[in-house]
Amino acid sequence: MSKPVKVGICGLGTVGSGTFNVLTRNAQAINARAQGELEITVVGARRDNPACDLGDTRVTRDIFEVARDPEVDVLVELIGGTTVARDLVTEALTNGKHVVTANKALIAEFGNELFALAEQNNVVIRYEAAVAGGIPIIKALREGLAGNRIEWLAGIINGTGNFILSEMREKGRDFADVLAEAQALGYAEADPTFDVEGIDAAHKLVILASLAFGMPLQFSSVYAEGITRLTTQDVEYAEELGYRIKHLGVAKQSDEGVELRVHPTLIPESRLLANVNGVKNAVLVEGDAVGPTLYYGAGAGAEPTASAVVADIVDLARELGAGQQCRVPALGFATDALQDLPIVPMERVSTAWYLRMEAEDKPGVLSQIASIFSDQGISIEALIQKAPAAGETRVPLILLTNKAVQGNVDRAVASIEGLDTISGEVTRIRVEALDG
Ligand SMILES: NC(=O)c1ccc[n+]([C@@H]2O[C@H](COP(=O)([O-])OP(=O)(O)OC[C@H]3O[C@@H](n4cnc5c(N)ncnc54)[C@H](O)[C@@H]3O)[C@@H](O)[C@H]2O)c1
Ligand SMILES: N[C@@H](CCO)C(=O)O
Ligand code: NA
Repeated sequence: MSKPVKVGICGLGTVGSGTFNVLTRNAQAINARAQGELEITVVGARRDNPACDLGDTRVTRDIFEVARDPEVDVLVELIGGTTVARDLVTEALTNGKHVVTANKALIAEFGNELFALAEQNNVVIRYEAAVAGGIPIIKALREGLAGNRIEWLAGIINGTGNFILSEMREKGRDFADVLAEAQALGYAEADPTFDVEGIDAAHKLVILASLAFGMPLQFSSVYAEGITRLTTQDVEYAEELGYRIKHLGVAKQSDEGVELRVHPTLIPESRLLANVNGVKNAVLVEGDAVGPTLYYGAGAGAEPTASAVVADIVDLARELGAGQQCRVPALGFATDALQDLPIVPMERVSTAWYLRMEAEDKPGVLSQIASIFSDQGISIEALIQKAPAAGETRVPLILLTNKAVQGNVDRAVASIEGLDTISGEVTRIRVEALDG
């Protein structure tokens, strides 16, 4: 038996306590898989957490002590954020410790520098829990799909947002009320605007794109739109047209470059992704050799996330036990093979569109709108015109377009909003068929 691999856990919140509990409860199977003993040598926490019983585990209130502890082989960063966490991880790497983290903000924004620092110090950073919680999507992209050119991927990668959308659709619940429940369940980020404004999904998408296409992390290039402006009305109209609205992250590679975008999306209701509900996440990956593959599971929560954290620790323990390190590069591609691929500007991105507007209920309006679309080369796929409410002269008009580049849709919408027969702004949501 090799000597125990010594683990220091920093942060004892939702994921920290979940990780402690899973490592302790499943120690026997975990050690058998790791081919050696995993020992929790120290826990760095501001305070105890009633969700876990630390027993006689050593505890320090200063997490930097863990990064300096000569006993510790692997530092597990579960405090979150990009300030103290960045300093902590930097210190751990500099001191020759491997790092496991669930922190997507840290990886998306500072991964390039941290991976380089890890390489210089001959240690590794593992971050499976950072994307789609317990789903082993990073391992799938980095290892299982290594034979493919990845064409595109699309995923529901924020559990809180999907939980909110599902509860609103299925139970007609109020947005703020469901968000509060997601926070109580430990799904949400410390700042929940990260969840509902698409920032958390953007952090995850940029990580997935780098793994898929072999490029350095480019967080500032992601287009991110959240779910806060979605209305139950749009959810219902989408259903009438045979679609569900999901918050998707999409990364696509074409001759023009890479599309990186996070936004609410209409998906045909027959697609598997349209039926992923609650805190579940799912990522659809299209490889040129394998075709489509789909990964599904819990995207947030204490133990689902801990499942991924522990898998990374086991992976590291196996490598340490075998006397090797850095078996798999941080982004799956050799560092010197990473390429700065161009990002396709949003006005060049082509999708189909759902558009809703309030129109005067009088002859000629539809033909005005049709001619604006035709001027921009956009064809209309479906149209619903609702009856006016009692005493109303305006009617909701809902259109589905065929695929069109966003620049043309922007121009068409601006012209439509300029018509005196249309009141207010046109609501616009992208549509993805997800069929290749
Ligand atoms: N909650 C989830 O479902 C989930 C899923 C995947 C990834 N993550 C990520 O995991 C990380 C942790 O998330 P969480 O939900 O467990 O958050 P949390 O707020 O429940 O836990 C963070 C803990 O770190 C502690 N902490 C913060 N700064 C500290 C410091 N300087 N010294 C000591 N302790 C400190 C806090 O007191 C808290 O107990 C984040 O990066 C988050 O994005 C969370
Ligand atoms: N807040 C995140 C946690 C998992 O990364 C979510 O809801 O998906
Ligand atoms: Na994961």
